[in-house]
Amino acid sequence: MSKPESDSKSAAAAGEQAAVRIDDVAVRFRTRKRDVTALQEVSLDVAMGEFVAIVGPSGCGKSTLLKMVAGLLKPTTGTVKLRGETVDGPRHDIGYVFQRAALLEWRSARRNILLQAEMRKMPGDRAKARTAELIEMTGLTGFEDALPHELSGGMQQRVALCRALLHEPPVLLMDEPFGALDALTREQLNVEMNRIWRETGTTVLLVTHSVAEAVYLANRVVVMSDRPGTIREIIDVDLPAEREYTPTLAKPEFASVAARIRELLGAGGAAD
Ligand SMILES: Nc1ncnc2c1ncn2[C@@H]1O[C@H](COP(=O)(O)OP(=O)(O)OP(=O)(O)O)[C@@H](O)[C@H]1O
Repeated sequence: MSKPESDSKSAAAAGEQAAVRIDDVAVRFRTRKRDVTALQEVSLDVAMGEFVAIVGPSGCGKSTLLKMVAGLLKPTTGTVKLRGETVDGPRHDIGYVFQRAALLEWRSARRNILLQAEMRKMPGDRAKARTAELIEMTGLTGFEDALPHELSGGMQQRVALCRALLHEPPVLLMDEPFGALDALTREQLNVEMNRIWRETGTTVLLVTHSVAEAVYLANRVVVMSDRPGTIREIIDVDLPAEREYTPTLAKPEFASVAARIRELLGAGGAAD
């Protein structure tokens, strides 16, 4: 079940190009008041189409890791590659979903999704067709013209997800995307996320505080240490890609992976 950091399943070992390759990265923030080492000696290969969840104590550098992959932040040392290309500035071939949907209040659900197309100057016909597809895929049919305040929190996150997927990014970064939702809506979105990941074939890096969410969704779970964030262990989740919610949670493999993660995180770790 458990694997050390240099994982035998890595894309490098298989001779394939990794979707994401993080090689011996450290990130240090220097402010006037203090120096913070957010990440240290972090190496991780994510294969194309893989779903990797990242869990770890608060402040251990999980968001920093995603920002680095997106090219929003440069590592102090080490390198990050996306599909073989060194990341040295903001990347356009990713999708990013945050904890808060951050929708434009004056635009309908559809027009919030289309914002992505406008920013990227995507051809109108393609953008409209893709928007319609995503609205159906995420169960937003009938709410296309609703304004954000007319949508529930779960629906707003679905809109944010559609916006992140509009340009068919090969890599989707998700930073606590379901953290602000109630437990039932979160479960429902987890089920939808599993289906969307299978249907789109996109590579996903998900930061979450929920052990259950991580194990239910991921092929591998990266468990990080307290700051400075290092990778403590990478755990394989040997469950089929298609996962019914309740039966999956009842499986012995689910329980043993979740228990190992909780053990690594210790008492002060993830919330559930
Ligand atoms: N721009 C910045 N300038 C200075 N310090 C920063 C900056 N960004 C992050 N940090 C620091 O780096 C560390 C890691 O932050 P990060 O947000 O990546 O943690 P996290 O694991 O995502 O936390 P949480 O789970 O609470 O969201 C923290 O100590 C934080 O204060």
